[in-house]
Amino acid sequence: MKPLRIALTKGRLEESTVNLFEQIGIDCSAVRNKGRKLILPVGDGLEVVLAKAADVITYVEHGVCDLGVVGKDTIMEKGGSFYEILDLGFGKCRFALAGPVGSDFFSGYSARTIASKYPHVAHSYFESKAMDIRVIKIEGSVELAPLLGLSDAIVDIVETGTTLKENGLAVIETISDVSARLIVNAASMKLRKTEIEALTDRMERSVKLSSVKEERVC
Ligand SMILES: Nc1ncnc2c1ncn2[C@@H]1O[C@H](COP(=O)(O)OP(=O)(O)OP(=O)(O)O)[C@@H](O)[C@H]1O
Ligand SMILES: O=P(O)(O)OC[C@H]1O[C@H](OP(=O)(O)OP(=O)(O)O)[C@H](O)[C@@H]1O
Repeated sequence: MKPLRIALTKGRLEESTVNLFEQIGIDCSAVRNKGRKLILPVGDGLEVVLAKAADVITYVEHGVCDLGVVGKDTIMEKGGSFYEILDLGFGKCRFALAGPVGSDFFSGYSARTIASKYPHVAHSYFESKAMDIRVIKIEGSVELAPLLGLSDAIVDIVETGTTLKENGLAVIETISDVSARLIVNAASMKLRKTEIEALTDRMERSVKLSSVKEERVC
């Protein structure tokens, strides 16, 4: 039987995903000592693929990976055809509209300009408010755009709020919560149902346990 292949988002979500796998008893030493390797066999008949967030969705959609771990932000921006089956409870942050401290974004009638790494999310948010806006796509350090006078505000991820604060910006409105999600290819969900359910049940139990521990600490 070929291994179940799971695409993990490299970077911020990687450590927490590997921790979750280890909590459910999967040997991830190959990932821990990966060097520059991108496809890594781990325990329990699983194979890990390390990819950029948007590519995780592409690989799962096309069925070359059975499962994927990706942020809700990427899912909201890119969309696609797959099952989103579990909120993994880590990679927590939020989407927010933010602008210069003291600016009154919603006053006046002129069309506003928004800078964002997430143009689709920005468009949908303002569409729901029936507001006419122009969105300029920025690839990173989006906070620069209003500081440089390119936009009135930004739609971006906020975690601790430090980047906004240190650049004289503040949240105007929270758009939605974001966290890491487990996604599954539609055909794999049918063809490898038993294996996928066995794995996701273990992951779900571990996620629930972690959230109980988190509540106790709080
Ligand atoms: N403070 C944060 N900033 C950005 N993403 C965060 C943050 N906290 C959690 N995340 C989650 O981590 C995921 C991966 O973020 P990461 O910055 O590693 O990759 P990325 O957004 O593709 O950036 P890059 O293009 O720099 O690799 C995001 O898609 C999001 O779901
Ligand atoms: O609220 P905070 O804890 O400060 O985190 C939010 C910042 O982190 C992310 O940027 P990232 O570090 O991924 O760099 P990027 O802007 O180049 O994408 C995000 O785009 C914000 O800039």
